[in-house]
Amino acid sequence: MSESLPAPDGLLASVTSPGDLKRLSPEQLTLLAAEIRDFMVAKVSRTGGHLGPSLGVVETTLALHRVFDSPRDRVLFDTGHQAYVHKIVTGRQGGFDLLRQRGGLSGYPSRAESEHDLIENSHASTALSYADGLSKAFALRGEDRHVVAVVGDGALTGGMCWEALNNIATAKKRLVIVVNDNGRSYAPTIGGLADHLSTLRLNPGYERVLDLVKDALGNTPVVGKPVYEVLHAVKRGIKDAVSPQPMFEDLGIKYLGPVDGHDVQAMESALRRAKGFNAPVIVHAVTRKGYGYRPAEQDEADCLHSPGAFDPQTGALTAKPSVKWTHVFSEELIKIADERLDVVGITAAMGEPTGIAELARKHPDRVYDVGIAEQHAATSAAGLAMGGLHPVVAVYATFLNRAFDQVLLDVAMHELPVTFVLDRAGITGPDGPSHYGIWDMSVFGAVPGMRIAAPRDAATLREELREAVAVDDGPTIVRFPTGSVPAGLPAVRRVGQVDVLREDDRKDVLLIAVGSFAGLGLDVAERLAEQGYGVTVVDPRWVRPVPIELTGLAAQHRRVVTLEDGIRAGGVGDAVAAALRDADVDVPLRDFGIPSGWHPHGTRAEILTSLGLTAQDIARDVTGWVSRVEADATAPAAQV
Ligand SMILES: Cc1ncc(C[n+]2csc(CCOP(=O)(O)OP(=O)(O)O)c2C)c(N)n1
Ligand SMILES: CC(=O)[C@@H](O)[C@H](O)COP(=O)(O)O
Ligand SMILES: [Mg+2]
Repeated sequence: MSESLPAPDGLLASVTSPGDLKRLSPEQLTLLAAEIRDFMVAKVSRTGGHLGPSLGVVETTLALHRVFDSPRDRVLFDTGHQAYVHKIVTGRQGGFDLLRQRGGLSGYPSRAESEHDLIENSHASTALSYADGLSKAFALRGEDRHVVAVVGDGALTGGMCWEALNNIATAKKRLVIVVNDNGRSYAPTIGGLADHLSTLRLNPGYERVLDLVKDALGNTPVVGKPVYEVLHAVKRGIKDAVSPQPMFEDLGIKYLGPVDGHDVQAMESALRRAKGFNAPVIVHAVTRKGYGYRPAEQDEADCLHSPGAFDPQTGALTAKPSVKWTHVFSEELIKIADERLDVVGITAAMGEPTGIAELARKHPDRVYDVGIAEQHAATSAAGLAMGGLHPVVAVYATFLNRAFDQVLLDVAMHELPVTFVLDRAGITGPDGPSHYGIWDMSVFGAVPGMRIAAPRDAATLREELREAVAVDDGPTIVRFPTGSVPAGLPAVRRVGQVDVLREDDRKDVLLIAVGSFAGLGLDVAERLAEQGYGVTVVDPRWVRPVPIELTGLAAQHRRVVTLEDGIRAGGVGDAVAAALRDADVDVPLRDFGIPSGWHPHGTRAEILTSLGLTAQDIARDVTGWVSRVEADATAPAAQV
């Protein structure tokens, strides 16, 4: 980190658009890079965010915006978590005080924020597919525009990237792919591709050697064909001699590199050459995650990939430690694995954030990191189950969306015992709409044979995780939200598998509170009780299939209310309503949940409040609903 924060009138203040970069000298660019790093450390230390990834692409991003003309040329960022520098040089420095906060700057590219932004999806491995399509569109429309896609080595472990590369090679459209190779996802990137990249990384760029030879031969009088053939033979020989054949070239995609991704001039030179190719070309940028800020460089876990607020001097997190849902899961999984040798763990490049890394430390031969490859994770888990094991696949809820077909057909249709543990289920907050884990109970609730558990506290998480890995004839899901686990919510009794958390003999309302919304349900019940309603609150624990006991309990009450931290469409509320219809239980039902939609970033509490999912709002809506239902019940039948 440079000695001091940039002077208010430093270079950084003078950069309000990419055009401002083009007039800077190499010395000024070096100073600007340092100012950008100081700026990001200062801002992100207060807001939290993707510091490590963005520190690693400062020079690369500066070079990109000096060589290409955004937004005429389109610069795409895979995952988008490394786009802070892009935002800083495209006029958004002022927004960083509210980074990832409600009403403030998104942590990812945002079309609403800037004409320079395009991909808003924070899911990895999509940029090359976008780029394939965009480059074809520009070509077909005859538009003289470049497409540049920045993709990390981690994202390259995602299958979509290889589907895209396969097409890009065939399409042969003008397209520059910058592989931002820092050797890491969170942890060091796994797999054969990572090994290939490190082989390339560790060898002198044959391009550089080739240039030397060309220079040496350069003064040879041009005598046409013979010189060409000599040069071509030399080039082939150099490729074979000084560096392994980049597999990309075998695919038909030109490869330039490795290039020092922290050398603006070197990156510019490579990008200008790449820009001149009228065909797909990969620029292999070798970078360091967290570069230029020692606490990030030295953070062995994940190079300050996505820290909360921290002390800028030391990098130490400032949040008070608390027991997270993830910790409870991780501890219980290790206990289970100690008892059950058939239990194995799978992570999609997120061992630490999902807690699977703890299991790996204790049982390294029973944990598989498959890279950012959730589809493969699901079907590989099916294979593990076919082989007599019980895999536990731990992913963030939002990321399992892309593996729906694999869960449906490769796992469930084969009735295989695979447990998917979905962390960050429900509204998460700072990462915004593409990270909200709100789809799983609806989408995977439709999977035949799928059983879904939604624990309400640590005790039920432990219990339901054990129940899930005890299932041997089909898939299970255990889903829980981000953040700290709440205080225990004991049941007063259990009806079948349904926990009764509160009951009232008047039986005015049966309130079915799903998982992390159990506490909210109890608060709503208290508010309704103050208005004279007798409310029973139950936690179904297993929400799909709908527990049969719920229909019996509903039949004993005048009304039913459901609360869930997931979308209403096809959610638990809909499923309970269908179960009541099937059981001929004619009781009015009102379901509360997340409306389908793209809800903005903010804190989890802010987003839930904005959706009316507070005890006060729900109680008010329930009383209004009850009045309407009763009025309808006494009104004469409408004349049709
Ligand atoms: C489909 C999907 N799975 C998991 C993640 C979580 N995630 C965010 S960034 C990241 C690592 C990305 O590594 P890389 O592409 O190398 O970028 P770097 O952070 O190194 O710049 C992961 C796994 C995600 N965003 N998308
Ligand atoms: C970009 C990405 O997908 C992850 O880095 C994610 O932002 C992490 O989320 P948590 O901070 O909830 O672990
Ligand atoms: Mg990486």
